[in-house]
Amino acid sequence: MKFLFCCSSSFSSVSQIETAIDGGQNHQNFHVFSSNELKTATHGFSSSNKIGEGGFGSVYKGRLQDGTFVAVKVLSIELESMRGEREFISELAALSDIKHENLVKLIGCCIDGTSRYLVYDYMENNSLTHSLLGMGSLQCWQFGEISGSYTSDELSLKKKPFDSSRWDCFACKKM
Ligand SMILES: Nc1ncnc2c1ncn2[C@@H]1O[C@H](COP(=O)(O)OP(=O)(O)OP(=O)(O)O)[C@@H](O)[C@H]1O
Repeated sequence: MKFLFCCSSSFSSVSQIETAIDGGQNHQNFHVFSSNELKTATHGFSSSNKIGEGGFGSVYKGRLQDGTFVAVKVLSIELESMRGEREFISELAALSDIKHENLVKLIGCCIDGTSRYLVYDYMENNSLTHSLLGMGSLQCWQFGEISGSYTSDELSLKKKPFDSSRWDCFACKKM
């Protein structure tokens, strides 16, 4: 069963979120997914769909029924410390009502028993580069040329293609 609800930065607990969900309030930018929808979208959270691992859980690429690509973050909750739950609530509170071109968009969530999922717009590898620099597919050495001089360590990187997942790249340090 699907619900849409009104996002608010005042969420402080899962029960508040569930109340909002049960209230069935509408909000066009946010969607409460069923776990089945997310399982279908990610081929059952298969390892081939896994695109990353963060401090709070794994991230999977998925495709919704309407064809939209999404990134689904699966939060693992530590029952003793409730770590993961806090991340879920604070991410919802912080991002659910913010829209900015340089921020990945949180488009929905899912609560299924003790499982928590956050659903974001899927960002292609170089889309952050696009957003931050507005220069399309940029190479490190090009950015280096734009940003000025190199140290000797930096020279070894200057011909390597820019990879937005490598934020230790010298070009990014200079930003
Ligand atoms: N919206 C997205 N689109 C594409 N890939 C994503 C998206 N969100 C996360 N990823 C991938 O999943 C990885 C882990 O992301 P996640 O947000 O869980 O952790 P993090 O930001 O790297 O670290 P932390 O959990 O400590 O904040 C990212 O490094 C990225 O490769």
